[in-house]
Amino acid sequence: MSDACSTCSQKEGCSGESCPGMPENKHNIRNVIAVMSGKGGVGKSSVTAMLAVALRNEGFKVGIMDADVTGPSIPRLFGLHGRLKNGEKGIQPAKTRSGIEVISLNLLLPNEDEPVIWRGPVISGVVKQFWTDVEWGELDYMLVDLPPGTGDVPLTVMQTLPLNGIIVVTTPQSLVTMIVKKAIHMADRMNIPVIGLVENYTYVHCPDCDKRIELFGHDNTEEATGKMGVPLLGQLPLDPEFAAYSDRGEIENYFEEKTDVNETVANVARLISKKYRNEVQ
Ligand SMILES: Nc1ncnc2c1ncn2[C@@H]1O[C@H](COP(=O)(O)OP(=O)(O)OP(=O)(O)O)[C@@H](O)[C@H]1O
Repeated sequence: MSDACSTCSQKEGCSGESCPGMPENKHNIRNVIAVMSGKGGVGKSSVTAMLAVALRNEGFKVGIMDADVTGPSIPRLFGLHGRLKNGEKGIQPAKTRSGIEVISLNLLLPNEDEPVIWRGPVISGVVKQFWTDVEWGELDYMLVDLPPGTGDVPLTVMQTLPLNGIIVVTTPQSLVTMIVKKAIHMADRMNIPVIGLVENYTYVHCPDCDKRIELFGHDNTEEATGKMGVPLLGQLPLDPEFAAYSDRGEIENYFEEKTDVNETVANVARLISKKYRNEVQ
């Protein structure tokens, strides 16, 4: 029995391969990838949303499950508002301008400014329902935006969703700390492959001389990721333009520009699609 089973209420009779605690995969979703971070504010939701746009731009059918239930920011990035409707088989996800399917608690609440003051088990129940009670369309990729850290919801997602892999988002100064290692160890313990690491806020371009300024000192990321045995998928600069587009809910339009951020994210998307190409139809 793996660590993934240790807190499962239905572990009796589990063969490890067909777990009775795992909701039935009634959806036609080929790859489920969770995006996690050791701590908050590193740009995890932004990376999730940008990866979704980049995969969509590659021609894939993409969905995002916003599992960051108490701090949902995915709808804001895409300018999505209003309440979701019920279809014949469940809740119908919202669709972004380019056709990315999105489910988020913010699209189910009567007032999106209302805080969600729920205990862990209730929140975990909501995340399970985001899988079981949503009428997801046929998807090549579902990206799951996890809340920061290694708490209840990441555990629920790792135990109940058929995850193919995990991407860890970090900043340079937190890379060498134990916080990132905790996230990677959690995925390992749950037997879920870590696809790689995306580093955010690695540098800024000086607007006057265009020099690359490393915000957090010398870049030793490659060395640190090498020691951890996790591939470094990409390093993103801090781009004030990105923040402006995302504040306006126009993250898809940001990809019409040519920037270091979106070119790096597009490259990460290509690495992912190459990794899973045998499973993509
Ligand atoms: N590379 C970047 N350049 C400029 N701004 C960025 C970049 N990445 C993220 N941001 C901005 O930083 C803020 C935090 O990003 P985001 O919400 O994605 O972080 P998070 O890790 O998901 O946070 P939380 O832990 O609260 O869920 C947002 O306002 C976002 O627009």
